[in-house]
Amino acid sequence: MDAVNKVINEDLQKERDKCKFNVAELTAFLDGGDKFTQKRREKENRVFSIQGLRDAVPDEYMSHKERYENAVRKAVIMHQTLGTLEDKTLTEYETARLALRATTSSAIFKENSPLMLHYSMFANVIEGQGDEKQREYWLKKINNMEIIGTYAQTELGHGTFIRGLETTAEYDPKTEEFVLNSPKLTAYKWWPGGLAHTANHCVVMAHTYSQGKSCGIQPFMVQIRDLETNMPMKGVKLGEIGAKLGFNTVNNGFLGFENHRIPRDRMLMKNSQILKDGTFISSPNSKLTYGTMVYIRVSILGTMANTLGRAVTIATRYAAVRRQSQPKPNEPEPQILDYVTQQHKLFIGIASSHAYYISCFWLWTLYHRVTKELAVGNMDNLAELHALACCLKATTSADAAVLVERCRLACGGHGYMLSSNLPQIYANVTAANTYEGENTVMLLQTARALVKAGMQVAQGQKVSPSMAYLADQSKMAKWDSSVDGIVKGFQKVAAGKVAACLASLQRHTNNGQSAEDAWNLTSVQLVAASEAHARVILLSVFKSEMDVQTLTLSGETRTVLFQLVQLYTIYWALEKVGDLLLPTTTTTYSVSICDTAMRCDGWMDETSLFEKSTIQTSARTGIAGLVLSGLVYDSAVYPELVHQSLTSWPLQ
Ligand SMILES: CCCCCCCCCC/C=C\CCCCCCCCCC(=O)SCCNC(=O)CCNC(=O)[C@H](O)C(C)(C)COP(=O)(O)OP(=O)(O)OC[C@H]1O[C@@H](n2cnc3c(N)ncnc32)[C@H](O)[C@@H]1OP(=O)(O)O
Ligand SMILES: Cc1cc2nc3c(=O)[nH]c(=O)nc-3n(C[C@H](O)[C@H](O)[C@H](O)COP(=O)(O)OP(=O)(O)OC[C@H]3O[C@@H](n4cnc5c(N)ncnc54)[C@H](O)[C@@H]3O)c2cc1C
Repeated sequence: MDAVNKVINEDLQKERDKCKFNVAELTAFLDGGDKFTQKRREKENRVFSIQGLRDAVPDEYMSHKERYENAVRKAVIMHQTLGTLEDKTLTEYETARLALRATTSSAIFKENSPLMLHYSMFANVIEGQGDEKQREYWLKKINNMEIIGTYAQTELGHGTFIRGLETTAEYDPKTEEFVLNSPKLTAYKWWPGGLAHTANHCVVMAHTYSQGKSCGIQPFMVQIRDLETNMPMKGVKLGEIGAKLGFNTVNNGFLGFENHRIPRDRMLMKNSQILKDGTFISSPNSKLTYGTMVYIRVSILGTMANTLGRAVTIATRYAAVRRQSQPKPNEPEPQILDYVTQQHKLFIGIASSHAYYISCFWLWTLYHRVTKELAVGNMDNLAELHALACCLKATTSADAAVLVERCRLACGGHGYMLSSNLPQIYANVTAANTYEGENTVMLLQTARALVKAGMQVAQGQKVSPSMAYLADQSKMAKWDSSVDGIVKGFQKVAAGKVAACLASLQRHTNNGQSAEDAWNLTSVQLVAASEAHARVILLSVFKSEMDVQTLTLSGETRTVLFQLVQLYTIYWALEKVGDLLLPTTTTTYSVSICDTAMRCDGWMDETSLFEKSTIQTSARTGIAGLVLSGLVYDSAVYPELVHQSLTSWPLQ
């Protein structure tokens, strides 16, 4: 095996030799500095050198039980190994960035670790929701693996709608205990990772009652299994939910309660409290209980960057070594990478992966700033953080799923083989469209904030920084094909869509619909407005962060990074060319398209992207469309990227 690994395919080597920039420099840039690349490699080398972490038989040939047991075995080794490599000198940001960039877990578990929820949500919910005493007590046990936990929120009856959760926690002041119950089957917790056989504790989100009154949804630390026998505790019912598209080693389970009693101090009391006598002290903001979800939504951007990066690395390498067809007689079959259609499939994956990393680091910084503000009672920026995390989680996970599937298809029949790992990677990314807030629902959350901002703008009020562009009433005199120009175009598109939503909501309420029905009738547009806003953020953050962060890099590395920015921007301009050209279409078009429910009234007159003269010209000649599609082919971005990108990926 080792001998085989040492022989590098000639075509692959040839591509690598053409690289025009310093791969180590780009790698360090993504890791956050040389020091961190070194630390990451140390971690990866250590883990990958452990024989016990290699599967003797490929996962797919094992039974469900064998797969799970194999995953538990590896999770234990991983924990022991990584524990010894922990660096206490790193800041929280550095530790998180290192955790994100290291590829160890994804390399060892094709379908993820049964401890995934322990490390992610369980630890974070104690950090974010526990009071000082609770954090001190539980975090030590969590970090030492004295207890293994998960996060139990979703129920069979309700996933999205948290306020609809049916698990109850009723406070009994006589014994100073909470009594947990699952009144019906739909109240059973359903999905938590590791719950089926692995976890012995979990944080349960339950509808809480004290003194006969509802105290809303609160988090509780609950021991669900005996630490010696691993059998369920009295009044606790547990099991596995069954086979899934992916995540089969995550051990997702169900959980029900029958008069299960826990001490009062098991309610996580950082934000809300129930005193001994049953007095309820409400959180300053009920949404603070949802903080862990915001944290994970931010992390998902980074997870998508990593996961898509792996898929596009596999597919680009394959495209370098695969030869197919004979366009020119008497010449060898070309590498499929030389087909422009193949480049079109793959390079946007490389650009997107970088865009997601950069956006994740940016959002992470905002998350930390807001967390610090919350700690001193300042809630001013919570709504903006939530709106950004929702639409960016949804848009990056949706795009990543499309792009990973494209990578799989780009490998022809071999991409259909499980040995390519592309089907498993797809199963992992598509899951992120659903977990941690189903994507449509997340986009509608951001739409709430956009509609509010749109109304504030109409009243001349100030809005949050990420939505400030909604207030810019200026028109673009002509199409500007620079990255900044395209970003501006996207801002106009998003502003137009928000304005159209407002007009539609208004029209429906004027017609006598309730606010809720007007919202539902407008929801297709609301989702589109929210996605457009996410595009504005992704495009503008990728560009502006690169402007600042690459200043110290060499010219060659900057060049290739800016080619990625350019490619990402142009790709999305072409994908959304209809939106960008919408104001250039004639009134007849708008009427025929819009006569059904809404779709763009208010948009043509109020938020035209171009000045009227430009609109007429382009509508008559279609020049705007041509200019847009010309960008890609004229810019020579593609040929440049072909060979450079092959060696740019730091995992090689
Ligand atoms: C340096 C970079 C480092 C990056 C980190 C690296 C770390 C690496 C480690 C890797 C770690 C993790 C990898 C990923 C692992 C993932 C594994 C996870 C597996 C999956 C787990 C789960 O799925 S758990 C269950 C998740 N469930 C959900 O998400 C449910 C979704 N539903 C909801 O959130 C809510 O029900 C709702 C938002 C949809 C609606 O809530 P509600 O009905 O109560 O609210 P309203 O609609 O009425 O709105 C009321 C107002 O509140 C606002 N709101 C809502 N939510 C929030 C929030 N979270 N924060 C702030 N504000 C919120 C809402 O907008 C309304 O506002 P107004 O309009 O102003 O009234
Ligand atoms: C792999 C995986 C791992 C998971 N791990 C965990 C875990 O560890 N812990 C945990 O607690 N949960 C976990 N979950 C559950 C996950 O969080 C939920 O599946 C998710 O929140 C969606 O809820 P749901 O399944 O009830 O879907 P639903 O909310 O029923 O969604 C179904 C459809 O209805 C639509 N819909 C729902 N509400 C609205 C609305 N208001 N407006 C418009 N459309 C709407 C959605 O867009 C979607 O198309 C996991 C899920 C998966 C897939």
